[in-house]
Amino acid sequence: MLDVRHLRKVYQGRGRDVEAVRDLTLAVGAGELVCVVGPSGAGKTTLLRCVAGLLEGTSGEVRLDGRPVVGPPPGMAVVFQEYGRSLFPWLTVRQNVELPLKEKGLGKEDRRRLVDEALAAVGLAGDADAHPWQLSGGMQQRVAIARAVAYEPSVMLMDEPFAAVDAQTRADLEDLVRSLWKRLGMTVLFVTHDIDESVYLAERVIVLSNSPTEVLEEVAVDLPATRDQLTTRSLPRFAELRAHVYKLIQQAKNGQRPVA
Ligand SMILES: Nc1ncnc2c1ncn2[C@@H]1O[C@H](COP(=O)(O)OP(=O)(O)OP(=O)(O)O)[C@@H](O)[C@H]1O
Repeated sequence: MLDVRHLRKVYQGRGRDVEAVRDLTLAVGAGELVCVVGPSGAGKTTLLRCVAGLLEGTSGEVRLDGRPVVGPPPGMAVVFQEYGRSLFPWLTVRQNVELPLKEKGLGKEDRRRLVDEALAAVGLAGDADAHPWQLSGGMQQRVAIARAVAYEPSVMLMDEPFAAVDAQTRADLEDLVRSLWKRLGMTVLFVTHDIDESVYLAERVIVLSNSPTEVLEEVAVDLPATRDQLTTRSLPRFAELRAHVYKLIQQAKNGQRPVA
């Protein structure tokens, strides 16, 4: 579904070039939920922006469904951390969620149905007529997720989407993402700096080296498909996987590179 091959990204600044991503190759299968973790500044956001077609790689390629990504591809939705800035304050919740559907050219009936379904799925059915600034941070982030889901994307990219919400809301939103992923069969690429979150959410965790970035290791998460915050996080296997990813991140921070 999603293929990143030998992606390299060098930011060119005045008198200073930053090689953010050196040689990144990874693949995400259709309907897979994959988390990307790595040390701060490892190039996670850069990777996601290249995949989203918002940033051009210096070399290498990104393919979606076999086609090179050269701009924001149709069928892809992105949820960023800065939800406050991604919602239009002068539009209601319903209008915010509906906007991409209008751009998609959907008729009024379909738009209403999709918006209602998405808002119900994120538990905001009663808040359709509120404005984003009347909602809490966690609720605003759910609006951003509803907007992405209503679009019925085949691929959803999420860049540290829960970094700014409290722990309880974060747990609820993690469960929401897994249930929507299962129900809609989307392919999800989820960037996080939270090791526990990556193990709890993913079927596979991709650990990046520090910058200039390469894939340090891919960890298969062999936890039961049905997960819940209490049971799953208390499993001995969860603790093992968490410890393993933690160790990898420590190695990455210490400059360890993948074995050639
Ligand atoms: N527009 C830019 N111009 C120059 N350098 C940049 C730019 N954006 C990012 N970088 C550099 O590229 C590297 C990777 O940044 P990026 O934001 O992709 O990392 P990240 O893994 O998402 O970081 P974090 O976990 O802290 O959010 C960093 O060294 C950063 O300073």
